Amino acid sequence: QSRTYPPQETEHIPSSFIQGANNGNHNFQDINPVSESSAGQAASGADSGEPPGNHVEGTEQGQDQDQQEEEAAVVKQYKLPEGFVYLDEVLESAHYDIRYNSDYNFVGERIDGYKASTAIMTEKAAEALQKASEKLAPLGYELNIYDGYRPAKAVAHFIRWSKESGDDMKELFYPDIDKSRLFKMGYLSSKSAHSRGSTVDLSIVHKDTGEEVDMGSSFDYLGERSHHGTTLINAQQTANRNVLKKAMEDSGFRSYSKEWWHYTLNDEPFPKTYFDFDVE
Ligand SMILES: C[C@@H](N)C(=O)N[C@H](C)C(=O)O
Ligand SMILES: [Zn+2]
Repeated sequence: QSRTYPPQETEHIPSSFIQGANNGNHNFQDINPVSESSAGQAASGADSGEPPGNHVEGTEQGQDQDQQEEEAAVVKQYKLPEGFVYLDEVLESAHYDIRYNSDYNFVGERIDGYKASTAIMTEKAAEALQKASEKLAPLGYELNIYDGYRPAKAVAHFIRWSKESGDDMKELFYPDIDKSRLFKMGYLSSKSAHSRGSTVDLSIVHKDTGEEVDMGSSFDYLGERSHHGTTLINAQQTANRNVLKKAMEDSGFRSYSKEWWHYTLNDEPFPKTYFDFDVE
């Protein structure tokens, strides 16, 4: 829990939240106490019966993840940097499948900096997501959030992993690409927009059943099938991606050509700041 970071890139952000600060250790809880009542409220909100993940139903990995998520109820006791919120405090109705807080992701282990299955974003991005959600509801869809704010230390974990040997998750997540090339090819970013707090990885699920909408490739499938405009998927799958894309673009986000699930708020509040506080 100690935070050792960084140079002040913006005036009003406590340096302990930003990547690379060197002005001493801080205990997050000590410097940012939250009243017991708000912590309690947040905790009950987080534990409000979201399905424990609809990704790989019926598979061993899916069951393991579901189990982990059930065991780790989110207790939101940390005060976030100004301008950040827990997404479920703004986004009224959504599903959460926070893969980087589990071992069901392309690395195959929990990612550094993730300590809870919750999503944090800037308030501005969260409000824009709520707008997207309102556009999708009448069409029968709800948002499914895979990742929001991503600490810089998580990105460092991805970088480390890409240089190591071992390919446990290759078949599922990057079957056609050597992992050492994922950064060069644009599937991973060494300075990720996610660390600025206004980028989200998400999909949509059918509101009535909670089932995932078929997007033609799964979240974090790193390859051509996940590109917008690919001819490797069928017309229905393209149409499904476009439902999400239109709702997101109409709500102020821009898409990313290589990953159908990745959206960044156009008018982001911290366009040059890469944060490094934990997701907890
Ligand atoms: C890894 C994937 N979920 C992602 O977010 N990729 C972009 C390019 C990033 O690393 O920022
Ligand atoms: Zn992303």
